[in-house]
Amino acid sequence: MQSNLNTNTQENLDSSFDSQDKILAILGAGRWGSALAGLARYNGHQVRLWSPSLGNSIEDVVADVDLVISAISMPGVSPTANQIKAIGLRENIPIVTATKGLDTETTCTPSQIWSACCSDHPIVVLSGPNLSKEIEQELPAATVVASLDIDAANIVQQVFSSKRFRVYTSSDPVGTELGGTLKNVIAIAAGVCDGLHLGTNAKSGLLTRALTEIIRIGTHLGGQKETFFGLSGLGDMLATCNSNLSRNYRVGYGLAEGKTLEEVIAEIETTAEGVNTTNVLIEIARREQINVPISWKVYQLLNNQITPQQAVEALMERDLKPEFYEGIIQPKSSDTHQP
Ligand SMILES: NC(=O)c1ccc[n+]([C@@H]2O[C@H](COP(=O)([O-])OP(=O)(O)OC[C@H]3O[C@@H](n4cnc5c(N)ncnc54)[C@H](O)[C@@H]3O)[C@@H](O)[C@H]2O)c1
Ligand SMILES: O=P(O)(O)OC[C@H](O)CO
Repeated sequence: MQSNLNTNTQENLDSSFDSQDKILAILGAGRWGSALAGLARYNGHQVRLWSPSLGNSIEDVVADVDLVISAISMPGVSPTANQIKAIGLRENIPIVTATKGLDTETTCTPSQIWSACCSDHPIVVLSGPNLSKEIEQELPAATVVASLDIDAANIVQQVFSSKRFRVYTSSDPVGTELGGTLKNVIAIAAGVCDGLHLGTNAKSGLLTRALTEIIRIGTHLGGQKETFFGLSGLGDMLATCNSNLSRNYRVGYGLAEGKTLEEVIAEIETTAEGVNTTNVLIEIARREQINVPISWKVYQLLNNQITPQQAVEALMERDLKPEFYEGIIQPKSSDTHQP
């Protein structure tokens, strides 16, 4: 395994990945776990998939692996991390988390849960504009692997990098994770915007102000500002807010068409994390007094408190202010609380 990627060309990178020297356990065999398995196998690695629906033993799957990757949807993260804690892993092997959500009970991010359960292992966040269907179609994509342990991030970069998947490293796991998580809330808003046919000006205004909102929350929670302008922030927001391959976007679009949340979720079948994330985000915003006007309207919409049209009107009629301001303005109760 090469240790310094910066000196590698793409050709020698590709050839270094021919070796079948890594055994990976991928926890979660849904859309994303399966797509990640495909990327790892493409690089010659052995992959063992686990999920409750496969009915196999998690203990057998993680035995003696070189890397554990979690692509479990949010409700399963805490129970699975606790199972892994009880089983124990080979010393020092990295754990990669690719889940984009927030824990309902604790409001923690997936990497915070994995860190608490497996504190002896380096935790690496993998996040970026990665719609699984496009990756399965072998279309090119880029992502970020972020860790406080940069050696671990380098290992994960090498494991997944190929001519069809370009992997960057980062030392900001919290910012990388929050970009991918918070944009799901905005993808619901973007789906509403397109479902109501509000036009290109409205969508551009929405996404630009949403990025400001993501940065406000994300930096408050410990992420670095520049991370939110990167692949895992702006990059993932662009992918998710502009594609009907995104399930979160489809939630918003369906609501704008007059469907109920239950109907939309039933149509999507797989995970749309943004619904739960919105509820947890509003809990955090209330607790921390963070101004989140767009997320607040998404919350009200998901909780049947307003219609899509009322959400648009309310956002347009808010108090006037400068585009940029320093720090956090004390939120009005109407932006984070039930008016
Ligand atoms: N699909 C994508 O394009 C994509 C891309 C990047 C990140 N993600 C993120 O990856 C995560 C999974 O998404 P997905 O698309 O694979 O969803 P999915 O619904 O297709 O699969 C979810 C997986 O989690 C497992 N799971 C659910 N509850 C569990 C529990 N209580 N215990 C153990 N396992 C449980 C399921 O068995 C399944 O294997 C989400 O957080 C999503 O935001 C998805
Ligand atoms: O289908 P979504 O909305 O969960 O989006 C999937 C990924 O997060 C895109 O990067």
